[in-house]
Amino acid sequence: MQVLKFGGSSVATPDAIRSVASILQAKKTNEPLVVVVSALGKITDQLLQCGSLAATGNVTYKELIQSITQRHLDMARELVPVAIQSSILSFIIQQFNELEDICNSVYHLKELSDRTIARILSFGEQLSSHIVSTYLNTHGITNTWLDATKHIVTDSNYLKAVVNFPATNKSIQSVIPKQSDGLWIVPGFIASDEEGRITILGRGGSDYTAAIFAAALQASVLEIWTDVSGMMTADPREVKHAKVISRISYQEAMELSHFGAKVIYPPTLQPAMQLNIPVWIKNTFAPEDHGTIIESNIVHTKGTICGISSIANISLISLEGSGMIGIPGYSKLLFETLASCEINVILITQASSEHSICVGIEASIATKAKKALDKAFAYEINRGMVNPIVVEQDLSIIALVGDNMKNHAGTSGKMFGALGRNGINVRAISQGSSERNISAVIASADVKKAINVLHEEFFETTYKQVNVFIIGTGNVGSRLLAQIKQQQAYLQKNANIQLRVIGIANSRRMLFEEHGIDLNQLDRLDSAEPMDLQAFINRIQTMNLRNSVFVDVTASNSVANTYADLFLKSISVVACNKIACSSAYNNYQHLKGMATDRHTSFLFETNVGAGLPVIGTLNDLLRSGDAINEIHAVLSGTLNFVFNNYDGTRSFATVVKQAQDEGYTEPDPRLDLGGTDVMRKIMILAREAGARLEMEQIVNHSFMPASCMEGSVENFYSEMERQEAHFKKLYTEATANGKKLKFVANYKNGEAAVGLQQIDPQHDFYHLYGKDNIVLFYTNRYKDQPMVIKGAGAGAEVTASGVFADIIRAASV
Ligand SMILES: NC(=O)C1=CN([C@@H]2O[C@H](COP(=O)(O)OP(=O)(O)OC[C@H]3O[C@@H](n4cnc5c(N)ncnc54)[C@H](OP(=O)(O)O)[C@@H]3O)[C@@H](O)[C@H]2O)C=CC1
Ligand SMILES: N[C@@H](CC=O)C(=O)O
Repeated sequence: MQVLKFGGSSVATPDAIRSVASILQAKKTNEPLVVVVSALGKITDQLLQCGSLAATGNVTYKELIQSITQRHLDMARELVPVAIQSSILSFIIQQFNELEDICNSVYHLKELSDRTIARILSFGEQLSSHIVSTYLNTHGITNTWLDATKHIVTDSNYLKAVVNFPATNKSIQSVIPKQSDGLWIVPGFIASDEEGRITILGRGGSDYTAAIFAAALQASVLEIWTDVSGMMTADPREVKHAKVISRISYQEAMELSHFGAKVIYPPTLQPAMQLNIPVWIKNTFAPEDHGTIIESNIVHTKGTICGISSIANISLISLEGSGMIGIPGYSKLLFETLASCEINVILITQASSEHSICVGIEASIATKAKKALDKAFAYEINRGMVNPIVVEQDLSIIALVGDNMKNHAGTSGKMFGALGRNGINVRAISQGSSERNISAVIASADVKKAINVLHEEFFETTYKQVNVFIIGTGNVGSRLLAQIKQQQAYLQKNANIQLRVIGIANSRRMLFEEHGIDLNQLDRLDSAEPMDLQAFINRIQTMNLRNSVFVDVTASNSVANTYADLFLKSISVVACNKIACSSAYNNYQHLKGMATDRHTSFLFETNVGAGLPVIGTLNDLLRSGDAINEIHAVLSGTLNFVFNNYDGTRSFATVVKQAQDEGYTEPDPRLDLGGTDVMRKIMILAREAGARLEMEQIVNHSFMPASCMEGSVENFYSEMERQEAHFKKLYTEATANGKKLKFVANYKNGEAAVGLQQIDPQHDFYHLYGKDNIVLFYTNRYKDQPMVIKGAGAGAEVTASGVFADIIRAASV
């Protein structure tokens, strides 16, 4: 014996009903089959609307009945051969005449009782089951239509009738023999009381009908045919990569369904559950898909959770006050008051301090709840024992569900860690001792992000999505975009990272694409909307995408000033712009602290040595317990290039211009030549090593004539030409001494200095070519021989690759 139920979408159109027929044909079983059908999709709501319109004196119920009639007639005409249509057509017309008579009475009396509603709603299943039965009979699938109202016996609670199981089981067993190969078509949702008055079985009613038949006949399986391929790990409208759960326990199915997975309404499956009859969710439109089997004793081999679910439109009601501590009765009064107002409590939390109790309820009844509770606690409120009830709005509940969470440490840690890293604030938490569900109340605006973050954390075996926003498309920024474009597919395949560039801007334009900008079409930026920095930041925040990373590839002060706002929303920042880290010490510390507090990343490896692993190495030394005692370094790629290439044959200004053209200088090259860039770098290293250093404290032995540093960049170049003798002298003197010129940065005992030095051939800095940098760390462990980091220290390609590495680091947290 098998029982199958086809929901409204499975019988909504002629094609859907043809699919039902194919499914039944493919069954080819010798067992008896009971097929329960719902009303044609959306008909139940329309029937209810007919009743409501009539009851409120709105005569348009007649037009609605007309259109519902037409839909059923059209359906029958398309499915049943013309020659034998007349009987089903006259049945439909007769049924709708009866419906119209009932609605006319409602219209005249302006009265719509529960009994009448049940009667009106019953037409939906009566009609659909007759159409399906007739269609099958006329297409070689012989069946018997069975009137559920004659066999499911209930009390007289018309809209949510309670089944009399002994009477119902007996009646069903008497009409459907266990040993047969018959097929019965049964209308779902409807029953009748002992006086034969129509009743309906409430929410999920057709599932309930099917479960009642399955239990009465001790079916081997109950199949629920619907329009999705089973219960999913998350709502597929929210999570693109949600997967079908192939097996799930009754309890897990209950938890998931309660939290919004509307595939089935498990309480209605209770009769089947009690007899351990497996419930199989199948897709009428993709019958080859496996679907979901709900049964007992499921052993999940993978993962601790089976699904993530949510409920929207929640309000949190808080009862709080020092007068509650240790006094029994507060929660009793709270829950009694809510119950007396028929307010359903969805979630409850109470801290062990007993200082507050917090309940989650449907938002639409929050005002009613507050009014009732303020009244119930008026005495305590007036005496200051508790505060007036606080209602928080615009909230939702998200929940992890899974039998395996039991006895499995770390699930909640993983859950809240992932939410925290994405700046999702948790307002209340609840976990029952069954440990099958961990629920968290969060802002509704964060739900999509939260579900995706959790899905990635617990299920995503394919990839983690990282959403990048880049400001700066110049020398370094353009190379970064080219590297990302080249590497996107590789990252997805080999590192499970789907790196999407969602926003790009320069000082003129900004471009956004929520599903990722096509990096082959970067010229779209030229015609995109005008750049507005605040609007750019607002967009990142309101998009509220998971794993967002902001990348600053400018040298702009105003861009650096936005980091704090980004950290507030737990958005990671990657910067090659040195301004933030070389700003006032308090600001640098504040930003780092914010990033830590918000569990987000603030990465700026390229601030020193471009793509060289200087800051990372320094931090590794510190983390492993070492201490930095001295730093000696050549930190300017530009100056190293200039002094490596200048020998007096070309003017000093020409060599500097070459460094700028090759992309080694700052956007403003005076920062390099004047030593500011090196001061920033040694200060950043000193700060990372623990020193509280400011720019003003660093001694700069500048070699530049003051006149070069006055006025514009143009003036800088022309003045360097005029001062050529000065540069030549520096070169000649060093060469005469058998030495090379290097612009060196030193840090020791909390003091730092930068300046040009003549380096002799034995020195570590002597053999430093091109635009290379070198850093020597003298530490407690590296006392005599320093830790040395050396290599290309400037240039767009290497800097971009350092920024890229930071993005991946931020993404991998
Ligand atoms: N070159 C190197 O070797 C290294 C560079 N860096 C750092 O990289 C950063 C970028 O350098 P580089 O690419 O050479 O500089 P560029 O001048 O080539 O590019 C700067 C980019 O920033 C944009 N920009 C400037 N101000 C703003 C603003 N307020 N709002 C939006 N966009 C802005 C510019 O826009 P627009 O195009 O409209 O002008 C341009 O696209 C600098 O901070 C530098 O210190 C760090 C390590 C090494
Ligand atoms: N202008 C800088 C680039 C890296 O920070 C340099 O020349 O080193």
